[in-house]
Amino acid sequence: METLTDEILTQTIRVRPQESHKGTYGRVCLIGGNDHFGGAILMATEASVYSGAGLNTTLTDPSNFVSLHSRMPEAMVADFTHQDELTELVSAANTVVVGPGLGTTPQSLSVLQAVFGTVTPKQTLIVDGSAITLLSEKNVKLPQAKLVFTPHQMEWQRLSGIKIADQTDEANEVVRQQLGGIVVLKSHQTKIYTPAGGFLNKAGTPAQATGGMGDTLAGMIGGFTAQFANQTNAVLAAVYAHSAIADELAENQYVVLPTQIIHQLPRYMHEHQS
Ligand SMILES: NC(=O)C1=CN([C@@H]2O[C@H](COP(=O)(O)OP(=O)(O)OC[C@H]3O[C@@H](n4cnc5c(N)ncnc54)[C@H](OP(=O)(O)O)[C@@H]3O)[C@@H](O)[C@H]2O)[C@@H](O)CC1
Ligand SMILES: Nc1ncnc2c1ncn2[C@@H]1O[C@H](COP(=O)(O)OP(=O)(O)O)[C@@H](O)[C@H]1O
Ligand SMILES: [Mg+2]
Repeated sequence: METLTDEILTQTIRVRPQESHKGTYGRVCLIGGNDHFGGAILMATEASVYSGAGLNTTLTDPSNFVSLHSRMPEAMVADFTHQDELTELVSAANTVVVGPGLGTTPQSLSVLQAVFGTVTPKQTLIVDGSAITLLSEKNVKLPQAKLVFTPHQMEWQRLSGIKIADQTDEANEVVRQQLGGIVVLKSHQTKIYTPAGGFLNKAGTPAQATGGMGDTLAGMIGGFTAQFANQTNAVLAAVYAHSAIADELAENQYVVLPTQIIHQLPRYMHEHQS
């Protein structure tokens, strides 16, 4: 298993060409945030916007519209229960992020089914949080897409059937192959299983152990995969940057908040472009 270093950043984060516009930098559609977990989709959206994705649209519960708009006027919003709008907005995206704060109610399930029923093989689909739990527990068919799963260890236990204590690289890789795509198995040392092999992220700090940290990572992976052509490198660079920024902040802080990492992204990406 290869250990990630900051080389993955310069291999991935490109100096922006002069001749470009917002469409050059990808369209991300994020789906999640029920009436209880609005913060999760707010953080995911903010992370995608601050990663530099050209256009960001969030499909969520209407109770989150005002808070989302007031924090991030850059993002567009729509009601995730409006099937026609969902189909149109998901179809228009390069990258789709589903799950942060989606919940596991019957409504959450029907939103997930609508998203899975719309995504096409050309799109990158990041499956996070509640979407992983729903996928594990309900009869939902995964779509053909460039799949990226971002479970923490318990979500991976639910999805893979492998108990946390038994989550070895060999066992995890077998299930990754069955699922297809990339698995970002989050823990204090996140491992990324890809068709090109496994990667270990030694960056990161217990100062990150706070709610919303994974929602933020899902949004960053959305923003990176929408902009940077090599999808595996985009995922690896997002995982590394998320932890490395936290390490920087933790030099002077007891706890690092997800939104603090987000706000460092434009500066950090500027320093690591090539
Ligand atoms: N502000 C918001 O709106 C927020 C909304 N959120 C949204 O909530 C939804 C549910 O997501 P969730 O992760 O909170 O709950 P769940 O899937 O039940 O997992 C927790 C269980 O797993 C266990 N566990 C074992 N190993 C673990 C590990 N390495 N990392 C983490 N957990 C580990 C853990 O063990 P314990 O803590 O009991 O020791 C516990 O039993 C999801 O949509 C998410 O996006 C959150 O992001 C918070 C902020
Ligand atoms: N002790 C730790 N050291 C390093 N990273 C951590 C630690 N605890 C949590 N993290 C990171 O924080 C994130 C937590 O993700 P997740 O559990 O999905 O959070 P949430 O769903 O609350 O947003 C992951 O990226 C994980 O690697
Ligand atoms: Mg999570």
